[in-house]
Amino acid sequence: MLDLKFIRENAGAVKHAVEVKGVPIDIDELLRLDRELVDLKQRVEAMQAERNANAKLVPKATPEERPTLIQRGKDLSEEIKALDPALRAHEDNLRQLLLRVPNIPHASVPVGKDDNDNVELRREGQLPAFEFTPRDQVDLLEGQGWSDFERVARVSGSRSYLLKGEGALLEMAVQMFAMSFLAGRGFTPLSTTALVRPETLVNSGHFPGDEESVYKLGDDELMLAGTAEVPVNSLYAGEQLSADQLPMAFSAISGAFRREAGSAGRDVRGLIRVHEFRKVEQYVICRADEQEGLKWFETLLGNAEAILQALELPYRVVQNCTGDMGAGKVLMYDIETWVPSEQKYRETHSCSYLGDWQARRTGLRYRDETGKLVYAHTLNNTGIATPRILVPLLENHQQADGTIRVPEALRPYLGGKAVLGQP
Ligand SMILES: Nc1ncnc2c1ncn2[C@@H]1O[C@H](COS(=O)(=O)NC(=O)[C@@H](N)CO)[C@@H](O)[C@H]1O
Repeated sequence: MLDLKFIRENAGAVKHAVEVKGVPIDIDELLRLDRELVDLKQRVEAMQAERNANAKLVPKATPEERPTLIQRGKDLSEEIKALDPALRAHEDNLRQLLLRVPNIPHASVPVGKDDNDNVELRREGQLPAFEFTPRDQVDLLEGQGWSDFERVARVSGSRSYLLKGEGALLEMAVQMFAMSFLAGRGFTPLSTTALVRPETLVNSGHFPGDEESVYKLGDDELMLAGTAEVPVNSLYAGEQLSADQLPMAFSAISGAFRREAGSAGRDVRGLIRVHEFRKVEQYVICRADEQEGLKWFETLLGNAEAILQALELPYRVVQNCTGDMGAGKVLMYDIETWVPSEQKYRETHSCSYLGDWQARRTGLRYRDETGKLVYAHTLNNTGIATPRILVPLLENHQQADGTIRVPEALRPYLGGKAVLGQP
């Protein structure tokens, strides 16, 4: 959410963001509502001032004048009360619109419509050259008896998964590696729930807009978040932090639930796109300073790249264009990891800087050095998301006999094993 004062004074820049991000909102309508609300509030304040002035006259009035003055006071109170519903309705309409106003993209963001217009920044790591016909993720998993997609589909329907034996241990090893790696870089480990109150999804910016992606628990006032970004963003909602409490850097592991309503037919095989997965999320709350925010952006990106390098996986970094970055982002890079069976890089990480757009809707503020209350800046990036990352991991490290070579960094989490599976 942007500051209303900023929108009034920078309507052109906000309209440009609306256009290049393809957000369906009418800024002129918002500004008209804003002016109407200001007028209404001024009318009420004038009436309250008149009522107060009138009330002061009563004690000094003569017995003849008093009844008229008292009646005048009552009439004014009635008129003010009668305006209350209109005032509330106006404030609510304006807030609903404000929640949809997109953030201003950083000057470096390429203008574009969708992910086809994202810009590749660089590639890292050597693509594998196999002396044998490589298998895809499903063949590798089923060949080792590490999954049973048919059986779990009977229990949970499509886009479900179940890992067995060393396949299950590999998933947990990757999670532990990422959590330990980030703890080693000073990130506070969190293990958090995905069960959240609806307002936390408004705070994070997922609502309004992403309602169809979220599982709602009918009988309870709770929903299942698609990323630990949601609960962590609201941990300090409404609080006034002190400057010395910032920056806060978390690595939060949680379940992540997504309906994938818009993904019909895509990635229906295997581990790429499932309804429930587990993610280690990097989340930072820092001071309201763009230079510091951009430094943290590089740090979060660097952490994810270091994790992929430790897993010995080739990847590329792309900058998301305005049409593929979402309303709240100032800056966003995806990391895409090489999937041999698709001969394509597939998104495995998503790094975002949101300025104070998320903090404003979350009520996340701190008292800066001058004692002023300001909204913090927030950032997030994937640390690792399983089981998706297992697809490039298994496929890039497969051996001719269908076993999997374990990257050095993972061995301590797998009892020192250098190879998983049976030939
Ligand atoms: N349906 C899914 N199944 C498996 N993995 C998924 C699914 N949706 C997303 N992911 C993984 O989660 C990562 C982050 O998801 S994201 O929506 O792009 N971004 C976020 O959630 C941010 N909070 C940064 O993590 C993706 O890059 C991908 O690796």
